[in-house]
Amino acid sequence: LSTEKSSKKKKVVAVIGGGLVGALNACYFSKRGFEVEVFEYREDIRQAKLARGRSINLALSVRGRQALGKVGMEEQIVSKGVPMYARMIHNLNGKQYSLPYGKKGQCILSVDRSNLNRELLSAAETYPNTKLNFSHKLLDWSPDSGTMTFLRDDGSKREIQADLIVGCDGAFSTIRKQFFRRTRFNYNQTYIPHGYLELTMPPRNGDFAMEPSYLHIWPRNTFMMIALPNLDKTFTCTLFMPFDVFEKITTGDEVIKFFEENFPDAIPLLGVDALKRDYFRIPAQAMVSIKCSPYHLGDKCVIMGDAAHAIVPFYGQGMNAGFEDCLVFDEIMNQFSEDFGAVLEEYTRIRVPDDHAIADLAMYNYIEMRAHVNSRWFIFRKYLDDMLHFVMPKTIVPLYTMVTFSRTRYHEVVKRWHWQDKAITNGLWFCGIMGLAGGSYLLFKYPPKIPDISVEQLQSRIMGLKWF
Ligand SMILES: Cc1cc2nc3c(=O)[nH]c(=O)nc-3n(C[C@H](O)[C@H](O)[C@H](O)COP(=O)(O)OP(=O)(O)OC[C@H]3O[C@@H](n4cnc5c(N)ncnc54)[C@H](O)[C@@H]3O)c2cc1C
Ligand SMILES: COc1ccc2c(c1)CN(c1nc(C(=O)N(C)c3cc(Cl)c(F)cc3C(=O)O)c(Cl)s1)C2
Repeated sequence: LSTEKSSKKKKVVAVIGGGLVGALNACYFSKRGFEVEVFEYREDIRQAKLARGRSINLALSVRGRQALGKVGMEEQIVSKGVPMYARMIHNLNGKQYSLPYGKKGQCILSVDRSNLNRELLSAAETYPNTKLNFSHKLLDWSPDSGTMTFLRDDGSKREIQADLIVGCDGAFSTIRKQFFRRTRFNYNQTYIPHGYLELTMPPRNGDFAMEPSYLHIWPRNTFMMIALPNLDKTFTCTLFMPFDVFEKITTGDEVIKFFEENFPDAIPLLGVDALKRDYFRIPAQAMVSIKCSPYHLGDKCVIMGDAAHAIVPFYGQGMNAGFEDCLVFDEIMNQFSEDFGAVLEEYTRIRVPDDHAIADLAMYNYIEMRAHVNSRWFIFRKYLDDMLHFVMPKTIVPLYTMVTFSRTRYHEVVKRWHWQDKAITNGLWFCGIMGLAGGSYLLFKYPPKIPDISVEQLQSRIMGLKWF
């Protein structure tokens, strides 16, 4: 009798989108031994001889690092990141204040977006069961048949089937479009009135133009600029402003005038001519916040990263949350022994509250910073948070610490933050009332010596101002 080995053919997983989350997800599924096909609209960015133009960078923190670690990529990526141990707040008068992120050694990393994407794609490609298909644009797909239709750069079309479709095709996801046909699919999106523009701050005398191990911030209420360092000793500055302000600045001189009023210390570092040129190179980009649920369709399709939750960048968490999506999904795959129906349902149940929470936190921080965060307020709040944390380390943990330096589930961070806020407010009320009670008790117990003079004498002294 031939003992035919039941050749259990591994299932095919199609990852749509070869961006940061898609490339990392490909590593996760490949590591599990699935047949993985990645379909990316753009050409292979590792081949494109992009002139080493501006490098766009991102803040990588604990959640993203742990997700990279699970597929053995953490060290490789961290080694090419620039550590930022503190914020450097730039005052309007040019004074700078540094605010550490935490205990000694605690830092976030500034990583180059394109390099990160390239390294993750190459890591996915090292798995023999993984194929990367570039210049493949997903036109549409059918939830009934699971068939996906791709347009290739020679204009030809290609139909593909898979056992699992993982939509990592970003904020304007094509995969997500089919979710709208499903009953009870919830979706909302908000464009904020601010846009962003990236400027490059070149090295000065061959070295960083500012202190490199910091996330530099110029908080100016409705405006804000931040700068993250790059390995090539440049800084990528991101300017956040309302679109109607961007639209009012139409000439180089108006740019300089605006910077003289709001970011005077940055002008010599950016360079007047470079600033006038770079400012108009590309128009300000929009920022959108997208929340939706569920994240899956049956046992066939799941969306992750910006395709599931595009968030405003005011916590530096979008990529970190997307990377954490991959990690959480992988943990659930273990729990449910890769039974896609059970895994996808559990993934939505677990992950939707967390990704919605970080979307809300990022939007809250945007509104707070736009409303009343200038340098003084920013510094005061951080000192208050850190002082309370020092006094009651187990009770009060700063919000940014829970978001950026822990893997506390985002929705639990929000719950804890509300609880802490109530505790601090009650605590301040308690101190106030105790102070009042204590004061009145002391006044009662040790009444101040009132000179025994008549009312008339007192009046004449007040009138005559004879205070001796
Ligand atoms: C100004 C700014 C600053 C930010 N700073 C930070 C930060 O400091 N830290 C942080 O963690 N996050 C940050 N983010 C968020 C971060 O950039 C995103 O969360 C992250 O890029 C999401 O990755 P993704 O792979 O889900 O989506 P994307 O990076 O958008 O990748 C989607 C991929 O899918 C491809 N694609 C799209 N449609 C199709 C299609 N139809 N067919 C085939 N392929 C398709 C695209 O070409 C792309 O490669 C920032 C965002 C902005 C805007
Ligand atoms: C590349 O483009 C971008 C754009 C925005 C960000 C980043 C990279 C990285 N970002 C980080 N934000 C935090 C944070 O928790 N908070 C509350 C902050 C929020 C703002 Cl808006 C800020 F300016 C400083 C802090 C701060 O605390 O330093 C980190 Cl921690 S990292 C925001």
